[in-house]
Amino acid sequence: MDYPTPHADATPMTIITGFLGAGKTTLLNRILHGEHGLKLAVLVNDFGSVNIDSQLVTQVEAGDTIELSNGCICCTIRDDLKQAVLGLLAREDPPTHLLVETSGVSDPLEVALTFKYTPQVRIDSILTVVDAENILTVADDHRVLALNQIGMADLVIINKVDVAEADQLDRVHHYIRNINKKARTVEVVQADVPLAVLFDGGYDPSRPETLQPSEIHTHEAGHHHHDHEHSTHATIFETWSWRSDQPLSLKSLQRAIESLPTSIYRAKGFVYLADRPDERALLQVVGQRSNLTFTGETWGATQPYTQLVLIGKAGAMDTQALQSRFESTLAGQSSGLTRLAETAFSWLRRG
Ligand SMILES: Nc1nc2c(ncn2[C@@H]2O[C@H](COP(=O)(O)OP(=O)(O)OP(=O)(O)O)[C@@H](O)[C@H]2O)c(=O)[nH]1
Repeated sequence: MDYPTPHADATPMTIITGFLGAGKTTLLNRILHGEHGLKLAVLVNDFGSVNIDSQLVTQVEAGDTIELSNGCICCTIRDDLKQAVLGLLAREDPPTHLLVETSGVSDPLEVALTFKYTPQVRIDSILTVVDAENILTVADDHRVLALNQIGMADLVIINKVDVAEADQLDRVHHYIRNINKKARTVEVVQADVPLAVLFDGGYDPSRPETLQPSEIHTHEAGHHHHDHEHSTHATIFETWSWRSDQPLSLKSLQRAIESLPTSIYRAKGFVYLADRPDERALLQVVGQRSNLTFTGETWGATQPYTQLVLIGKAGAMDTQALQSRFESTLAGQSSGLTRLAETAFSWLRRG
């Protein structure tokens, strides 16, 4: 099939992909802080109804970060992505480079193919962030997704090498090589990749023709959207979110997170803690690791709140049990808590 050739002045797009919690937002923020000399616009997709990632992305300029929520840009809200990009390019002062952070369950091939008939856009490269500590488990559980994310990469960023043993790293390299022999690889901590390595293109527009589209379903717990285009699916994810305006107790929250079932792959969000009520805390749960950090940001005029998003295996999310679990973390009236001195807490899940 013939496709329109991108215009000579087509705007380059970098697609950042990788499984849940691999370090995509960390990479995005690194790029945004770097000396890139580009007028960037950023499109951030979280497939739950609450977009935590877009709140964690450093604003480039007001209006230059667009959130795409409540679906996955590789399937259910594919058209939203295209419309958002066309809207950005139609601006009087359009961006010179587009950065797309896909959700952790997206298939990057589908995202790239969305722009096949959009000659104003040229895919510059697909960057796949791999969590060196967890990728082999992900690959066992979500084989097709891992294959598609790594198989489409121009550059595989092997992140979190600080928490991976040397033999684990060898196995990760071997795994990646078996899927994608052409991609460059780089080992990093905190997604610290030199910008020159990130922005030198590499995407081969004819490559998608040789690959099979993935068959991935995603849906929000309670709203089963089975409207994916290619429906012999391999993997199903669900999301669930919880919000409260009441302060939580750190100890109870820690207990609730430590014992989360292993079918919950990812949790993240903002936390209002009774132990330090004036500052916003950020909770990140990836694999077995959980971190809660105070970034020094006060609530200001905002009514403090906790907003958590969980992503897990479809059908294995007992939303009522989760609701009770998180309600049990509310600090209550007479918790007698003292103000915390530390600003960062880490713990391991037991599952
Ligand atoms: N130990 C360690 N942790 C890291 C590294 N890079 C990122 N993290 C942590 O991993 C967690 C997830 O990072 P994110 O950048 O939010 O990952 P993501 O891929 O955007 O996550 P999703 O959008 O949910 O798919 C955060 O707690 C990060 O601080 C690293 O190199 N080493």
